[in-house]
Amino acid sequence: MTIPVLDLGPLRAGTPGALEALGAELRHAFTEVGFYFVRNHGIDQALLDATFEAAERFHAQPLDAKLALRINEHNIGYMPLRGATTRVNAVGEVALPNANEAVFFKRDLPPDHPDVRAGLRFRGVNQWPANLPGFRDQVLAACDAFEGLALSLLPVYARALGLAPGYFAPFFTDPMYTLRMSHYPQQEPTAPENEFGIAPHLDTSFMTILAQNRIPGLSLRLTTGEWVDAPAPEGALLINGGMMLRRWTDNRFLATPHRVINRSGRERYAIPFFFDANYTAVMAPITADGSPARMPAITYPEFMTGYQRANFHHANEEKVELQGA
Ligand SMILES: O=C(O)CCC(=O)C(=O)O
Ligand SMILES: [Fe+2]
Repeated sequence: MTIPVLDLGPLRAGTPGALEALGAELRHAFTEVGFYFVRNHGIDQALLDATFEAAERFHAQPLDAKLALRINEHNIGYMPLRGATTRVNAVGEVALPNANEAVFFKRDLPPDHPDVRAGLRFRGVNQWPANLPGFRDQVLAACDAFEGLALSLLPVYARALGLAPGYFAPFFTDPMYTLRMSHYPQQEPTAPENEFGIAPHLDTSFMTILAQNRIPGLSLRLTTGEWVDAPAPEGALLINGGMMLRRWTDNRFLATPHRVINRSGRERYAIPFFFDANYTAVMAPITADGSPARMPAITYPEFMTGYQRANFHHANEEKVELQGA
């Protein structure tokens, strides 16, 4: 198995035919693998390096400073090491609490934003560390860069589904996103088999863009059931789709289970960016032939709050933890 590599250079240069070619490649990626790399994506390596450095600085703080930012109902803030268990994970095994700590940021809304004032869930203000100069600016710069890349890919997603290039644009005028900075300490060689850096799961997102550092550990489960390690090629970003993409495409595009095990003997950091449509966007599954969908239309907050309940109650549904949000 090779994870497809999409070269965005021609698209960015406006080369005729580039969008069509990439659309076909993306369609293949999402019907066969569920993950793809992008290269020539336009995000500066220096910006990624500085963002990793910021993630290391964040996690190097004393625990008290991090716990002051404890994750809240908006899924913003700090989640301690082993603070989340994937109760019943995507492959039906019961795992130990995840061996990572993470901090989550969303679009940096001002306190007087109408959605913040209205107390809308997932529309809270960010929780920033008090004593890390430059940290906030670095996170905001990374969010802007990832958001720009994600938006630039929407026409490719549309063409991959046989839709007009501008199809998705109205759904993404003020998109939801979450930047996660994860720290995976070394797992002991003696740690039990069912301890993971992050247990097998599906992302909830429409699109996840993953900047990895050079420490391996991520693997994905192919449709054959086989787990394969994801390489971390220099300069490439890894992109996958989550449950929102799968649902919106009427199950035509894959949401592929993945997991992290860090037995590298080194500290591992990862910075996934979870990207979704506008808070109010109504996403009706897009069927192949335009026929009515089997699943109802849904919004981001309905999906994020509803599926956990559904998973809790219905034993036969796919069970996954809230990831990234
Ligand atoms: O650390 C990684 O490489 C992937 C992390 C991940 O799958 C997630 O945070 O959802
Ligand atoms: Fe994930």
